[in-house]
Amino acid sequence: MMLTALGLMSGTSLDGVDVALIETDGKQVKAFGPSGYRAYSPAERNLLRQALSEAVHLPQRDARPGILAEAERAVTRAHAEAVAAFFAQNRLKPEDVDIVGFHGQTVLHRPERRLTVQIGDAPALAKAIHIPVMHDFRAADVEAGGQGAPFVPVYHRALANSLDREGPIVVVNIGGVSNITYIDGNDTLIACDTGPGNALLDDFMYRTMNQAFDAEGKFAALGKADEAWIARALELPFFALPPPKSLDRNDFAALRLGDVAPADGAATLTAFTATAITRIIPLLPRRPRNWIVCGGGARNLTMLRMLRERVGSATVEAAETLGWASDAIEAQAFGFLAARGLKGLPLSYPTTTGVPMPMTGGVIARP
Ligand SMILES: Nc1ncnc2c1ncn2[C@@H]1O[C@H](COP(=O)(O)OP(=O)(O)OP(=O)(O)O)[C@@H](O)[C@H]1O
Ligand SMILES: CC(=O)N[C@H]1[C@@H]2OC[C@@H](O2)[C@@H](O)[C@@H]1O[C@H](C)C(=O)O
Repeated sequence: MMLTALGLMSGTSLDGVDVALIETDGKQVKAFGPSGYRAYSPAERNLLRQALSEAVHLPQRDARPGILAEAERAVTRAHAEAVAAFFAQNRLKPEDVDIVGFHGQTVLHRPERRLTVQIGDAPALAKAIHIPVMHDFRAADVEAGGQGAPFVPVYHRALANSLDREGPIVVVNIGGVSNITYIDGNDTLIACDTGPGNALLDDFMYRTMNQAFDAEGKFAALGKADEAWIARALELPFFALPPPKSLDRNDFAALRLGDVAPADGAATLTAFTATAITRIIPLLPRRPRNWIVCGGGARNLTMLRMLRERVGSATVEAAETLGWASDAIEAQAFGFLAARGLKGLPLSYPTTTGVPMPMTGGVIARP
């Protein structure tokens, strides 16, 4: 049975809420609907940054001490507003949507403690938008001993199935953190986080230039990367681990560049992300032939150039050039995952999160 699923994603970049509609049976995508975006205000972004700092002390996934309760209300409100605006723009009614996939905002990810925390009040959202809301996608996986991330690989596989490309294909998502999905034929699906995405660069641009990000990578293009610094950073044990593996947004936040010219710092952090992504190549079964880049980092032309320089003869394409709605992919993925969850299909596998067996998940809140 085909479902109309609305996916809602608030990623680790803390930039805003992505909204996307798809028609799917949880295996294939029958049609892509419109997508939308509701940016967080500077005040909301600050609140989320504080929530992330306070969340490091959280003992369990449903605790909301201190500022976390306020941040959760803000996340829920922002999502309700995002849906209302999306419905108004696209002349949709609640009856047009069967299920909503609501990721929430990750504030802490510690799979080794069997803990991953996404804030956002699904029952309140379901009541506000009058549609059943699926949430808590990562919880069952982490409880069973999985990494709880990444979860987009099953959706990347569905997208890649309709591509005419020789494998192995790698889909790279460069968000706050970067993750890859390795697809080789019908049987091989391997995934993991690879290291930083844009978060370190965004934080650096904010501190040094008072800008939210390096638009199109123009600033990094003016600088020179410090390869010795990158080589040292890549000695951290995470990078030598084989997949599956996952990260918290702030796992590399303690890395400091020292006293550098801002453009050189931006170049170094951009090259760090690109090099960390390609550091996964020797840990994969075969060398990828096609790299497809999505997420906000695909708009960073310096990042794309640096990736191309590091993958040898393989191709590197921005997902947008294949007709994929790059910015909407994660939101679409959580709509797709909601449809899979409703049907009891696996959301994660031993090769994508390290969970002991293929695992379904998601919890439904009804209006
Ligand atoms: N025009 C642009 N030029 C360069 N970088 C951009 C541009 N637009 C967005 N970005 C980068 O992409 C980031 C947002 O990416 P995205 O929306 O994929 O992240 P996310 O979904 O929050 O993260 P995650 O996938 O880790 O959950 C921004 O913070 C910025 O660094
Ligand atoms: C715990 C968490 O929210 N992780 C995010 C984060 O952002 C990118 C990367 O780290 C990925 O593992 C994941 O998001 C995507 C949507 C995923 O689960 O596939």
